[in-house]
Amino acid sequence: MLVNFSKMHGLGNDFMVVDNVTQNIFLSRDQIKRLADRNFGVGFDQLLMVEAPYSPDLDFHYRIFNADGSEVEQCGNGARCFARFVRMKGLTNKHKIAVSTKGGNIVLYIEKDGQVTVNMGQPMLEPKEIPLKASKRELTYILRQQEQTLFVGAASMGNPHCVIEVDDIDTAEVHTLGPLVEEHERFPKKANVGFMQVIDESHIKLRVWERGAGETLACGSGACAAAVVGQLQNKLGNNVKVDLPGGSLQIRWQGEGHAVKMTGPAEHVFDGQIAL
Ligand SMILES: N[C@H](CCC[C@H](N)C(=O)O)C(=O)O
Repeated sequence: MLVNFSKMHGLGNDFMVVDNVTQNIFLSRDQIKRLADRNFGVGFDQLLMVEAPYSPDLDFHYRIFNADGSEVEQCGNGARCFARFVRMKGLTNKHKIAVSTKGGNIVLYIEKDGQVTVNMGQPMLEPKEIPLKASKRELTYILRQQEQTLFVGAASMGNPHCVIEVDDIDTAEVHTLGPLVEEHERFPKKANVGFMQVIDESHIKLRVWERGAGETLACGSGACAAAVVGQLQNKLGNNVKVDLPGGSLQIRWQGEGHAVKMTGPAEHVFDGQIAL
């Protein structure tokens, strides 16, 4: 089976993007893991599959697979690359693109400057929606982690996020605490773990240990979740610059009942073909 793909990234969070509208590709979990391998495969954080829409009011369906082969509900950086990809490949000539994902519907806007704005939908904050084992919704949840007690925020952007505020992200325990919280029993579907340093009410620094991929250079849904948690905790306003190791995103949220908007770049690196 020959697979035509594009290699793309959003602030260094990198993707193999496959047009499954004009191709008919099925990849097993093991094949995805092998393709994700940076030595033996293409190498990526996530595989993005572009599919035909499930209903006439949508333009496409968008499937996301982590490097470990798990299929997930949402990918923010991937959504921006998705928009650039479908235009680049001539699958649409629209500038406003409606897309369904496993985690809900999103709308992609290609801006005049080439950046992409994504309406990520409303954050989900009830424990059962995240999902998070808790008796009721809290601004801060207490997680027992071996000998540590963690005070964390939690939200879903379709995919689950745990947000931990730190004084300095450069010294944050991303690679020790990240995998432990990712697998914490309070998160039945695991979690993406964001380490957030608040600079001021319109500026944070963020590192994310991603579910199924490890630390990435950027996490779009993680930036959205951090901005939401920080605003709910009265530490952030409704328009936040999020500095990630790979670059910056602008996140806007008018509060509960409103969708989260994310704006940032999407880059095409190369096209390829691989025989499986
Ligand atoms: N690791 C995430 C999926 C990719 C999210 C991230 N790359 C983004 O830009 O939102 C999860 O398991 O929910």
